[in-house]
Amino acid sequence: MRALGVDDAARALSQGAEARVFALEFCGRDAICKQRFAKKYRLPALDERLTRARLVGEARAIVRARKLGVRAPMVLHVDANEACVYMERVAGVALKEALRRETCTREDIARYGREIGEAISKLHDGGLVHGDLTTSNFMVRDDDGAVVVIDFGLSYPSAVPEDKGVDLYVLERAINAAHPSQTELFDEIIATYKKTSKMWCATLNRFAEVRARGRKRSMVG
Ligand SMILES: Nc1ncnc2c1ncn2[C@@H]1O[C@H](COP(=O)(O)OP(=O)(O)OP(=O)(O)O)[C@@H](O)[C@H]1O
Repeated sequence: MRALGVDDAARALSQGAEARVFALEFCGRDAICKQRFAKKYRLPALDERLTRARLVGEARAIVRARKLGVRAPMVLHVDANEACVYMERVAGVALKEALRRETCTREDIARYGREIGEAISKLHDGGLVHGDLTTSNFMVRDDDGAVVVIDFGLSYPSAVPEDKGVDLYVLERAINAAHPSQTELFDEIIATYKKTSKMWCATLNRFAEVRARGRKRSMVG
């Protein structure tokens, strides 16, 4: 079954471990469809339940993030039968790519850092953990250069400082691995988080602990 208004000329954008993403038109607007696939090793009934829970969970997280004032794509439609979520298509590039461009200036990096720090602080203060913060999961919009948060597939509600600390730690690791010469990006994210989050103290204390545990683990091997 196909949802009403879906253009047949869908173009594949990405294929991950859990889902594939198509660019298409949905009710006359530029959209994407993120479709989760069945996991053959799971019992079909269990697989269907889990897939549906993830699908609905992702759509809910995006709606919640937008209500918190975070720039994220608008959800257009959820088709539980096809395990698809349709959302507004962001015209832009992944932050990962924007940071690698020769035209990327220190001012750009500082602005990305401020926008990301503010977005994460809004999510965390609103009780939402993103769960997969990497430079592939932020997009830089073509028209105004604004940073948009995508991929809420691993997001979950939490008010626990440890969960928020881990969220930040995952991002720090991702930035250090993919952009080792642009560490000022994460410094700016943390400085902004500290300025804007009401609960910065508990989260950043936890973040420091998570980071120390991570260091110890990597020294031990
Ligand atoms: N709203 C959107 N607008 C434009 N492109 C998008 C949008 N959502 C996703 N994409 C594109 O599809 C890619 C994969 O999307 P997403 O990260 O949500 O799926 P995923 O299967 O979880 O990916 P991965 O397994 O790589 O984490 C993104 O990196 C981006 O290029």
